[in-house]
Amino acid sequence: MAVRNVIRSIIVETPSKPGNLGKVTTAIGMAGGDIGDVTTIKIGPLSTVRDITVHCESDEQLDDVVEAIKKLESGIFVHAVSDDVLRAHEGGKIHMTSRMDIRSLADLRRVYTPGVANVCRVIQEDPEKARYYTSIGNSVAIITDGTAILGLGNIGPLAGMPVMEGKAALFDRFAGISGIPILLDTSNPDEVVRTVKNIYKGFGGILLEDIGSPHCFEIEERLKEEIPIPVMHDDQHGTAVVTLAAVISACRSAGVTLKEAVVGQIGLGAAGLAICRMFMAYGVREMCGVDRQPAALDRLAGYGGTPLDSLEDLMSRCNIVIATTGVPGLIRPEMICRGQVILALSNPKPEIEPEDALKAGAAFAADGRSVNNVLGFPGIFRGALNARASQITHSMLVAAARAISNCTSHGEIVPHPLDPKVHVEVARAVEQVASQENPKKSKEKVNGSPLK
Ligand SMILES: NC(=O)c1ccc[n+]([C@@H]2O[C@H](COP(=O)([O-])OP(=O)(O)OC[C@H]3O[C@@H](n4cnc5c(N)ncnc54)[C@H](O)[C@@H]3O)[C@@H](O)[C@H]2O)c1
Ligand SMILES: O=C(O)C[C@H](O)C(=O)O
Ligand SMILES: [Mg+2]
Repeated sequence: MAVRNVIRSIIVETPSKPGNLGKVTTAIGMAGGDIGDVTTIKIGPLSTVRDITVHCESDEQLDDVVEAIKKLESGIFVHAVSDDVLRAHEGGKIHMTSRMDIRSLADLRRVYTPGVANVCRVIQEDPEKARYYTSIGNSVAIITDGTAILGLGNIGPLAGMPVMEGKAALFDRFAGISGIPILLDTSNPDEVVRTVKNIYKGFGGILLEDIGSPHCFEIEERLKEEIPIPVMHDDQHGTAVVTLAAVISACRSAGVTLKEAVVGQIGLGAAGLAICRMFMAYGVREMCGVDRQPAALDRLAGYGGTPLDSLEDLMSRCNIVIATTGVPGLIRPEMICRGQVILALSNPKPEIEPEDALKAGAAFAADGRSVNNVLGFPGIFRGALNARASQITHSMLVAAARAISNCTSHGEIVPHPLDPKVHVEVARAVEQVASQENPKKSKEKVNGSPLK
């Protein structure tokens, strides 16, 4: 099915006579547009104004749709074409709210001073109590320097804010976690590490997001060593978890043994190198990779992978191909070998559209909208916070990948992200491994944590 990423609201005025809406919808359909919601804004004696949501494959197709409506004439006008997604972002996507009702003076004194002073003293005497008497244990900082926003590249932290707000919205929706975006105006590892070390006490965990490579590697490694709460760079490990889950499911359906397959990774940046490391740790014997940067190839070799000279070589040698380059259309259909598994994971546009890969002979194909780290990070942090883990370990990540794969229906490569079961199962699996790795903390939690 064609991808319809261009979604617009078209405000159309028609004469208030039967048959005019039909003319408009026919014109839209004939020009290739797909109609979503239709809302009547105004019905007058002479004319009616409607807001029609139209999904198109491209800006050119949208232009054709608008032209087709305009050409109808006889009292039919297009008043405006507006972008629903932009409109939905007006005022931002998140908002901090109070969990307490404040209606009386007694409420006020309980929520704030003087009542709150005693709570401060309790925490001063025993800092561990902050876990129970504040939101810290349920809050995760979402930190970016804006250097690798989706596949848009280094567009800066401010322009990356809609992605960070999106992650916060997903944390809330899928795991009941408060995600708090933090935009860093530096990419220098020393400064990033110092800044995060100075603010981590207000959070139960740190999610690093869309920080480019190679500086993301040093930042994450140092933070993991230097602060006592879970730190995870989602583009690395969240992506690796979901990719492993997708490949486990694809291999199960295709009757292929993953450990014996030859896996190729195109793009060895944050996501790509972590995927390679995850697959090699899982037992894949031959992990090949290409990147346009020699230093990235050296890093793969350093971890025991096989750098290759060309994309063509990789495409012809590998049973399973994963791409995270940020370059739309990099994989051409003629490069696909019959029976390959193709995961073209770049957002917002993949290296090859799944339907083109399937047409060219791939056995399974998916893009970064379905194989997306949204399936992993909410549950991974929920599980880690519940267990009061101080780190997110490799075993916790493998447990998350297995949980995602176990929630996948037959014939699918990953579960639907709106299936609440997947997030609950990931959290459960991660919490279980974390509790086994650190039983003392888990026991304390059972004795009184109010965390979800
Ligand atoms: N689906 C998901 O859940 C998911 C998660 C994370 C990242 N991604 C996507 O992966 C892409 C990369 O993200 P990242 O954080 O790893 O960025 P990054 O900048 O760290 O890595 C990109 C790598 O691709 C390499 N590259 C670029 N063009 C290439 C080409 N023509 N041939 C070979 N290598 C090339 C770069 O040298 C770099 O090493 C983005 O588009 C992002 O949206 C998807
Ligand atoms: O957030 C996403 O949709 C995926 C990923 O983190 C990305 O950078 O593309
Ligand atoms: Mg990202």
